[in-house]
Amino acid sequence: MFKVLVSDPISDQGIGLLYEAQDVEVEKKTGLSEDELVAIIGEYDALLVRSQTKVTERIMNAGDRLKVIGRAGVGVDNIDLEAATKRGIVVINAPDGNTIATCEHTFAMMMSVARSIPQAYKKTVGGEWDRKTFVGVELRNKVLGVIGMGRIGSEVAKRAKAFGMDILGYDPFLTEERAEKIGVKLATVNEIAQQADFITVHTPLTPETRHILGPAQFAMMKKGVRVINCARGGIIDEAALVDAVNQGIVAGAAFDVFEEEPPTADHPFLNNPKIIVTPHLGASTVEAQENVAIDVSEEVLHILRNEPFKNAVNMPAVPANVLNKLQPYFDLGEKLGRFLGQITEGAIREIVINYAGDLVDVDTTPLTRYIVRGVLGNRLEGVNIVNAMHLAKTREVNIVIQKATAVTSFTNLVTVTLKTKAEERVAAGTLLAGYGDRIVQIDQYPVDFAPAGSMMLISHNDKPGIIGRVGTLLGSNDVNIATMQVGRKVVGGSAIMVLTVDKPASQDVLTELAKLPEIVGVRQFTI
Ligand SMILES: NC(=O)c1ccc[n+]([C@@H]2O[C@H](COP(=O)([O-])OP(=O)(O)OC[C@H]3O[C@@H](n4cnc5c(N)ncnc54)[C@H](O)[C@@H]3O)[C@@H](O)[C@H]2O)c1
Ligand SMILES: O=C(O)[C@H](O)COP(=O)(O)O
Repeated sequence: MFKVLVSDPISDQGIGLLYEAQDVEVEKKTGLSEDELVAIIGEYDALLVRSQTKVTERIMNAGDRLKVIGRAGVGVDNIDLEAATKRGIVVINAPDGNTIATCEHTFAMMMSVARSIPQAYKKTVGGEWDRKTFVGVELRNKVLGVIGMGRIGSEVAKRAKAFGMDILGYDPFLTEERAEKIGVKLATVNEIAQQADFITVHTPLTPETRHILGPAQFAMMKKGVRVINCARGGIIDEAALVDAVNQGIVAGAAFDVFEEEPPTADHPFLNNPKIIVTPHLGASTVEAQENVAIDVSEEVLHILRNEPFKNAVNMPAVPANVLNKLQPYFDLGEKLGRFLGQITEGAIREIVINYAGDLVDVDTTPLTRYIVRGVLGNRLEGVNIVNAMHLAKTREVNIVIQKATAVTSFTNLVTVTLKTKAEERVAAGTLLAGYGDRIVQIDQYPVDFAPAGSMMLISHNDKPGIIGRVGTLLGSNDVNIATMQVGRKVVGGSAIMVLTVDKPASQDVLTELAKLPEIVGVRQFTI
């Protein structure tokens, strides 16, 4: 049974999938401190959060069973991603579910700041009928500058067009073609600062976007500009904004997010009549909360059940077409890695992976992760596809990827070479339609067997009677041979034998086997 802890207010309807799952038990405990979370996290396989819970390295280190952290929303700045990757915890988010809610909130803020709605409301309910103070401005024919043209920024731009606004957009990843398609003119941050009547930011908070609007940009803005931040506190320099408001450059600002949340009571935004604020409500609609909770629950279930998933934040995304092509090979790749990892001794220095046939034209990075997990999994605790590459790097295992140009007799072939100081071992595998995973080469020997269960690899000299002697010894020790494959390069030369046995042989039996005439080496392994 998987245990899931929900530590922030997340839509119950949205996580219905988790409540309904037979293999999942959900517990809701919100408002916990770091210490409280550290004390209980060891019981859970998954943690679901929004932005309130700060998921620190300390919490993850205490999460012995923790496999996945699901963020029901976009921003993951409350989760220590590096620590999660190191521990092999998958972090997933729900990037699409709250786009429209946040876009609409941005518009609500833009209209509010254009017409001073919160200020007018306050006066009116206070008994004043003030029709002179609050003369607003129209959006029509105004220039809107959008910094960050991703999901939310693009939706904001679309709606702004319907209001008759001209839009300038800045985003280092926005192509001219796409900008033209959504009716946005490309501009730099400074051009936006100089020309816009309204400026809204929709980037993540990164070292590059921190204070992207600071004193220098406010100094070049048009008098009467209005500024909105429904993305992340810190993208706009708060102190510089207050100065610009006080100098009469900025006529109004609307902030949903703060550098520190919640802001302290003496925060300068909270008593400035030209600055309106909401408490990080961008994503707070019934629909958005349901959407993000559904998305995140689906992914959490996939991860807990070891099924393919899409939205991992601490792993590169795999396009569906690539995933569809590669997925059938994941098992084969991991088995090849596991096999080599068990038959090789000493510290691994290099893993060389050669992809041939159908695999030459695909981005095989995800498959590489499975192979590396297979190799390292025998030697290290807690290796998974999230941390496999990281662990290989920290242990100075060099990973070399090759794509074969030579024609092979297989439609697809994965060849893995494991190098230690003392030896170099090779295994190649293929996926055969109707036959599944097959290992077709070990070192220089052609073989053909399905890697599964308890197995033995015996190196010997190709002499008559060996197979019989091995069979007799195993049989007399109650070890039944299920399958046997023999591979040799030349008659009478060195050879190998691969056996599948119904149960593993004891160490004594392995020692006896190694002593048989013409036997060179015996390795037992499990796939
Ligand atoms: N207020 C809320 O409740 C709320 C809700 C949802 C999202 N958000 C925040 O809104 C922001 C945008 O979310 P999204 O879903 O549109 O994300 P997104 O990833 O779709 O878009 C972000 C865009 O920012 C661009 N970008 C990155 N660095 C940049 C830079 N230096 N200059 C300009 N552009 C840059 C990216 O290229 C991308 O197109 C995020 O910070 C997210 O956390 C806030
Ligand atoms: O990044 C997000 O998705 C938003 O900031 C929403 O955060 P919330 O889930 O805490 O409302």
